[in-house]
Amino acid sequence: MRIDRADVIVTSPGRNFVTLKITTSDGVTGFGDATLNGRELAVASYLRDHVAQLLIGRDAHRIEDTWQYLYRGGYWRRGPVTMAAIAAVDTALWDIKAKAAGMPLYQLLGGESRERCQVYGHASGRELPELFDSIRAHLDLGFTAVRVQTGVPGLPSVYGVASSSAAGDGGGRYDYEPARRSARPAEETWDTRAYLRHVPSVFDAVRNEFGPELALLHDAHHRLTPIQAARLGQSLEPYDLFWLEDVTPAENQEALRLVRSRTTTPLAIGEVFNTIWDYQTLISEQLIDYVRSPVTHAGGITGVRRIMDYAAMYQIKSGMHGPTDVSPVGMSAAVHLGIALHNFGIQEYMLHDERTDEVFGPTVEFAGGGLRPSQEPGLGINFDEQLAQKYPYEPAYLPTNRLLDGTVHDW
Ligand SMILES: O=NC(=O)[C@@H](O)[C@H](O)[C@H](O)CO
Ligand SMILES: [Co+2]
Repeated sequence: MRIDRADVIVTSPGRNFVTLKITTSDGVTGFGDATLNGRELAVASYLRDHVAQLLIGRDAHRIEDTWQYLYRGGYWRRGPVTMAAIAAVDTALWDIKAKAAGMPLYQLLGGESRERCQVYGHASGRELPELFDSIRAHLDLGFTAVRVQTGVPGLPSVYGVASSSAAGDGGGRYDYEPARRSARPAEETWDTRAYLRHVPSVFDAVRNEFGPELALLHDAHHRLTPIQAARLGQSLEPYDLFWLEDVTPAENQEALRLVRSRTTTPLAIGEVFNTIWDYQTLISEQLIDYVRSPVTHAGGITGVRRIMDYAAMYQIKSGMHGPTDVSPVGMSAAVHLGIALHNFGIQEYMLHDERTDEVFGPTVEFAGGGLRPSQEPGLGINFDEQLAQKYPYEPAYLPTNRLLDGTVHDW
């Protein structure tokens, strides 16, 4: 089965997505998600201008060889653009192989290891009443785990909190779209001390209101120093979090040693990481409990499965990133892999814009607090290319962040 075509489709139904469509000589097509929020066109060009022609004529069944050919043949190793491009090719080839075999992709990955993949939703609120409403709305939708993000006194806007501006034209939706359509990134302000003073009281109130069972997650979004992260982890221990995410930038993986030695709050890291090497110390020294990389950003099914098999040796589980900027193609791939992995942990699940679902088709089934993959052969993608053309790309950026004194800070 030869690869005849590799088409890159950039569409923006609710937000920008980059999708790779591979067509074989047998007429079988496969889809891959190549969306990199705020840098989408870089991946589109990497695929369209440098990779597509290398795929033509290759045997579509040679997934591992193609992965290694693109990874080692690219010479310049690793990084979000390269690994998102490789992920899209890998995912599309897995889609093709499963379609050719006439079975849902997860059957090729070892079959189901559980009924469904438990998910967590994004509950948020500038103040407690709004936050409680958002948590209740997620419970009504059937979520059994929620990420809790809240405003910080004195700060006009904070990451993860839906507000009329941040939520795009949805306005106050339960899930907010972090990338805003604009010619330049929005600038936000940050005050770590105000945040550290405030967050424990929010979780105290949430536990008092919703009880001890509900799985609560929180994302510190790379903003703390290791000692501040250790303090936050300790201060949240009474509230028994499912995980505390991205507590501190982890390019220097050793930075997590200090945090890990001072708190038992479980740690999740890695949505901005894209290869197994980004996790080598984090995993081998058990500095984390959950691996956040999704199929879309870490070299596809092949790349993430390799990371998760390594993580399994250290009893570390998956916690794949699943925001609105992972497309329904990427979400479908994550759930096909997630339902097969023995060391699956939890899956992030933001609700996509309804225009997104119209273009990509429903690719996962949400019920009982979890997701099941499509039972169609392959990934189960019904991509409407005509409708996709109705939504041209629009420049959109993730915000940038500055401390009160104007110093640039992690957003
Ligand atoms: O845990 N989820 C997150 O941190 C996301 O909201 C990320 O900021 C965006 O997906 C980046 O594009
Ligand atoms: Co995050």
